[in-house]
Amino acid sequence: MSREPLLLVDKIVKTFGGFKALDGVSLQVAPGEILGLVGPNGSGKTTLINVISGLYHPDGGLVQYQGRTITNWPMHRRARHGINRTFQIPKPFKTLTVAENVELAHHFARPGAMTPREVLEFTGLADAADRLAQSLNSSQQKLLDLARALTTGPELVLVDELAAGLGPHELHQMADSLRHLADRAMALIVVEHHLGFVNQLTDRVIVMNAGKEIFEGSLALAAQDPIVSAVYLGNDAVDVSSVQ
Ligand SMILES: Nc1ncnc2c1ncn2[C@@H]1O[C@H](COP(=O)(O)OP(=O)(O)OP(=O)(O)O)[C@@H](O)[C@H]1O
Repeated sequence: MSREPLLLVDKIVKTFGGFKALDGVSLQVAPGEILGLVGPNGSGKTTLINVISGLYHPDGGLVQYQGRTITNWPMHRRARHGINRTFQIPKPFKTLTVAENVELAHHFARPGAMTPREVLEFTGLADAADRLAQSLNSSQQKLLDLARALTTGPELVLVDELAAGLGPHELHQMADSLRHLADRAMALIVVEHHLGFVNQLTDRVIVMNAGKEIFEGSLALAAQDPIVSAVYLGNDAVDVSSVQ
């Protein structure tokens, strides 16, 4: 990587009891770069996001951000320094409106952050601003989660499975929007099962399996890789040629 990394993850190990969910994972992300993190169920993608965001502390390895070691920093300190995330299962304040949820998150905004109004427009939730969060469907709740993350003004956003439930047109729009964020120097790590969506976003993916990185490169090359194919055997998810 020619650019100075924004994030460096080195040989991360995370165990639950005797089980190694992450077994020596390393990666780097540059400012404004989109990295796709893919792999079968249980391969460790969300656990890695949890380690990078500070929800989990690893049992081994190092996390560096902007050149500083943050391995054991709590989540809120990372957020103050520009790392934010979405969750696979969002937990908005259900009895507040969409706008109120975003405004609350905006209290923690860094200088230059997008305003609540801007992120609501950006995520397509402006028309739902006055609805209670509990009335949103699951993909709208994911968009609200993204809006809340974006309004804090992050430099690195960890996006955990945003595509589920979005239609083809919405997916296309979302991919466009996320690429715009990257154009504005925001880096993204996108955990995703929807490989067509990943393919629209970036040509750099890491494929994980059983807590390890098994491939790094483009999805097109991943689809030709015998180890990746074996992992996805019987699953047409690696057929990126058919996705738009
Ligand atoms: N808090 C936890 N306690 C015990 N085991 C856990 C915990 N979190 C994750 N694991 C286990 O670690 C492994 C990796 O899980 P993880 O959720 O990171 O996988 P994933 O690749 O994100 O899967 P998916 O695509 O299904 O979300 C799984 O076997 C999971 O059961």
